[in-house]
Amino acid sequence: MPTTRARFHESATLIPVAQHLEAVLAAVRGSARPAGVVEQVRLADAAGRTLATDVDAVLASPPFDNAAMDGFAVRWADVASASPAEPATLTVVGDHAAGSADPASARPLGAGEAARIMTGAQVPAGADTVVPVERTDRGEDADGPGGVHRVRVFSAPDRGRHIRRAGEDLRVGDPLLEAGTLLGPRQVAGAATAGHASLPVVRMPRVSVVATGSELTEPGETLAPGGIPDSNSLLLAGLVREAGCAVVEIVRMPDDADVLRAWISEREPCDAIVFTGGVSIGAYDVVRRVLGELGTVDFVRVAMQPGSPQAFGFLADGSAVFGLPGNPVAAAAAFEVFVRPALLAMQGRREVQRRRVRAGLVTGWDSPRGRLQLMPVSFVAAQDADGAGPEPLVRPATRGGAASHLSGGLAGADGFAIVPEAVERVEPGGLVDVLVLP
Ligand SMILES: Nc1nc2c(c(=O)[nH]1)N[C@H]1C(S)=C(S)[C@@H](COP(=O)(O)OP(=O)(O)OC[C@H]3O[C@@H](n4cnc5c(N)ncnc54)[C@H](O)[C@@H]3O)O[C@H]1N2
Ligand code: MOO
Repeated sequence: MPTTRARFHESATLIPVAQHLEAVLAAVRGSARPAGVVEQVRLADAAGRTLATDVDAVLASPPFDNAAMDGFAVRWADVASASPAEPATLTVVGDHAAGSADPASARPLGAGEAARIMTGAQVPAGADTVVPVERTDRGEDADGPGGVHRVRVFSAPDRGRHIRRAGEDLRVGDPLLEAGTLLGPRQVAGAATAGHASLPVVRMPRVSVVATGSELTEPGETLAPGGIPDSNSLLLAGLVREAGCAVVEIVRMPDDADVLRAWISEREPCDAIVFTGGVSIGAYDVVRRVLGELGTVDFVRVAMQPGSPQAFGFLADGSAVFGLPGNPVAAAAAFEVFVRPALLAMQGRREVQRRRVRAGLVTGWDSPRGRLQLMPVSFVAAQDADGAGPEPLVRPATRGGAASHLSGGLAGADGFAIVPEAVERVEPGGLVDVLVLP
């Protein structure tokens, strides 16, 4: 059994990004938690959650035939030949607003009869067409003998027009949403339309974030010599939440193996822990030392830049462990490439990758041979660039390219440009795939 140190050195051959990702995804999917745990939540609380099972419509949409225009429900045959010179005159026997039907017109419309109707109101039986109010005298000028209410129709729409048919959007039993879908406002609204009050969702993964480093200081506090603000705790906790997980603990600790050991034994139960810092081969890299002792967490180098040193494995209670580099851009990139997909896979999410777009380059840059490069980029408004093509345009977001300490520049990034392993330089006017950040 090789020691962790030995394994780390053995893996000095860089593991391809796709291979490491596949291994991580297979491991978290195999651990089967928490994707198997289903909770029923009210629609108002469902946005941001992952749907646990397929959901069908239990109510038709629209639930009944209703008017698409404000006007008059008619029998088309009565108005077919109407013209401004020879309007069709109909007796108005009802008045239908959305949500309330006039009881006077509960019976079907008879020949020569019309009912005033508003958009969304149920079309009375017998009517087959709605005449928009603009094609009538609004029923205001044509009261007939004995106060009979009448409307004059000046032209007929096509037969059947301006009626939204029951079930034309959804019929009862139609598939609505697939298991593994991220629920957002549109999905929740669709579920409401389809007759649901609540939805089955996957239990949120519970995730702790641990930043190690004796230099780490509370943001805004005066820095001791050698100190820096801890930005990764905020970065990673925010990204964890954005990935649909609950943050259990956010811990900042010095490079002290005993402190880390104590935390591991006393921590709150969780599904995953995201460490940052201390995964490289420095003398004080405690994450590597302490987790390496366990024998269940592997330390590897992945063929990417930034974000090469990576740890992944499990603690004895089954919590997944991700060890990300301390360099902030490396941590952000590695989160996108490995941790976020894994956290989404834990939720049974169908799509675990962020959206990618093809973008044109405003400037060129070098990329390390044999490594997938993730360059923080920002979108450039087309009017600010010459020779713009149909694709969006990007330029590096930081002053120093993909260097992994440029945390300030990362704040201006809209995404990571993905430069393939085999490419050593990208040129202005070329195209790259950009992983788009929210
Ligand atoms: N001799 C070698 N040195 C290094 C190698 C190597 O292969 N051989 N790899 C380099 C690469 S690449 C990276 S990435 C880093 C990863 O190092 P660690 O994960 O051990 O991170 P630290 O040493 O703890 O910190 C690196 C850097 O990041 C800053 N940092 C750490 N935590 C935070 C935080 N929470 N917020 C903001 N900034 C943080 C820290 O101060 C350091 O500047 O190793 C290279 N070295
Ligand atoms: O992999 Mo490190 O992230 O290049 O700085």
